[in-house]
Amino acid sequence: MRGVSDEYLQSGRIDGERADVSVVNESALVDALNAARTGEMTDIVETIQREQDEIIRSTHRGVLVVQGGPGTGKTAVALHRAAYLLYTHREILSRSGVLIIGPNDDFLRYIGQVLPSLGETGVLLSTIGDLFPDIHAAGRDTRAAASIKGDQRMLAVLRAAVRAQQSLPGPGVSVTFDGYDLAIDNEIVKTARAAARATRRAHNLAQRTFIRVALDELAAQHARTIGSSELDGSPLLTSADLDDIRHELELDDAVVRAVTAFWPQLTPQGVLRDLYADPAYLRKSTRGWTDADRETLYRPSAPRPADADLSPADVPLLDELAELVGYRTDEADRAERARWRQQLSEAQDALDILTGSAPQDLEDDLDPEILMAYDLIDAEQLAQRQEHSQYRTTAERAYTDRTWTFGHVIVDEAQELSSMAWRMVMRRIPNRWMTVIGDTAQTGDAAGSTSWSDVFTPYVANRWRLAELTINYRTPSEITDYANRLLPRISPDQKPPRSLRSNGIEPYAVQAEQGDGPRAAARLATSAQWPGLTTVITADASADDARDQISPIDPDLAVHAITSSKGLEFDNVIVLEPLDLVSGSPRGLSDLYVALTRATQRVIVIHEKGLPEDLEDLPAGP
Ligand SMILES: Nc1ncnc2c1ncn2[C@@H]1O[C@H](COP(=O)(O)OP(=O)(O)OP(=O)(O)O)[C@@H](O)[C@H]1O
Repeated sequence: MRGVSDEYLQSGRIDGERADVSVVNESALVDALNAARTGEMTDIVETIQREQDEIIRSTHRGVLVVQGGPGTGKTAVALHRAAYLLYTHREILSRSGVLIIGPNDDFLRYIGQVLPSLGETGVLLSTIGDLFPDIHAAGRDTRAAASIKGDQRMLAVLRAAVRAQQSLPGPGVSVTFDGYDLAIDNEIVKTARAAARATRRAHNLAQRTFIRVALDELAAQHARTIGSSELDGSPLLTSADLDDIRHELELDDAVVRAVTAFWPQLTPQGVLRDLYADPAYLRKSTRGWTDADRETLYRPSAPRPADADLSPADVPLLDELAELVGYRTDEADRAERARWRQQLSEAQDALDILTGSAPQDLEDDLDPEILMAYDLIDAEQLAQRQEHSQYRTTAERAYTDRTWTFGHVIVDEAQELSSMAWRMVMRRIPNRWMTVIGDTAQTGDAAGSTSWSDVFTPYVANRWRLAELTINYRTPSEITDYANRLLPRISPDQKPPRSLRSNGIEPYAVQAEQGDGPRAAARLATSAQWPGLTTVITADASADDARDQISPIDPDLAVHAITSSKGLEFDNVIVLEPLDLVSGSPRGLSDLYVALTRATQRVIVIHEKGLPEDLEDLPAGP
């Protein structure tokens, strides 16, 4: 039984004529739309509308883009489509899994119950910031930094950053071997580097070639030094002698270390951290950039824990670097497995030597006191191996595997993804069977997209299809009438979504005293006691301050920064200082549009400054 007040049922009515639609299962829909919100999304199985159902059951096998204004049910449709696909393609999708990407943790919590309520668990929900195993990107970027990090030009920067690690020795670099100095000079490193680059493999995977060739060169150099006749310089060593030298070089840790300094093993995290923290490295990797842009990326090394300072915009860069360096790729995994087998067999050899005199018939009746091969292997590695075998569901396996490819990917609030984020997502879905949900009028991220064609043409040419949702189920027409005024300036080609219902509750504005806005919001919410959930929405930069001022008056009144209110909804929304929302970002008008359309019942605007042009005629409240 839903907690619906009588007042709502009487005042909330379907404005079918205005919305120009025929509504399926009207009375149940009225109930659902007027119900006070709980902070968790509910399923819409009983009241799915025709335009929504067509999308949920679409048989399109490429990229299906669902564009629709606020409150048109995009998220609801996305979740029901996930459940529908998992049901109809159970065979494939239960093995490969479905990935749903949402804009932030609050949003994932909000939708988290819908799929289990539909009986589905084989879905991995993630934000972009969580899509790289073992990283939880909790840091924040300025808008300028996020915008640069999301831009495709970072690709060239990351490539240059990895290449810069394949360095040349300065003069006089040498290592002692067998009592002689071996010179590690430019020639040797250049030869080895050319061979490694010619493999066209990722950096870490090409390191073997680099070391092999460098050691060949060093062996030849050493042979020249010790093995030529003092009389005429002719070689005195046989090729077997040369092989021996080569073998000994390989076993000499100091020599191998000295060589690998010029082609070190890299981690994506290490490269990114050094790139941001080392001005010379940053400069070298960003040829042609302005100093101001470099300055925006610059960040001194952060304290541990290692990922505390990483932001969501860093994660696609880590993923790109992982490809470039060969980190947690299939190939790297294979190499890792080969190393493991090698270690195991070396351990076994050592064991055989140790237990050479022991009886051989122990296999069936193992004595726990007897040393096993596993005992000789580093405990940490052993733990890692065991971790691999403990995976349970497809979603859990997918979560810990960067190279996992899904059967279907759904991206919600897709307008917020940057170019670099799309590259990361596309890596997870080589078959390109995707449902992409968004509204280009709501784009808030400066690196986000305002054109679906720009996003998808590079990946699938024209093999993407657009479906549209046109009815706003969330926001009553009293509010939408104001919100839609912003559209011509945000997205002139877009048809304004039509509200399905009106509720007779007119939005109004309250002028607050200078410095008193947040407290005025708290006092209003406390005295009004509106039914349902109430939240205050502010510009990102003002959220902490608003929270500090509001909580002593009303500790239960929620405050959302605009960025974290994406995709959510509340019965009553207080928009605090709309001019700050508008001026707070280059996409400020979109932010204001999002704020106004979070409400299911009422909107109140509280302002110390003036009102934005489109809201100037809001009636003044008490
Ligand atoms: N057919 C339906 N029956 C009942 N409720 C519905 C229906 N369609 C949408 N809704 C409700 O309308 C509200 C808005 O839906 P949803 O959050 O999916 O919209 P959206 O398009 O994702 O919005 P936004 O872009 O603003 O985030 C939700 O409360 C949802 O449950």
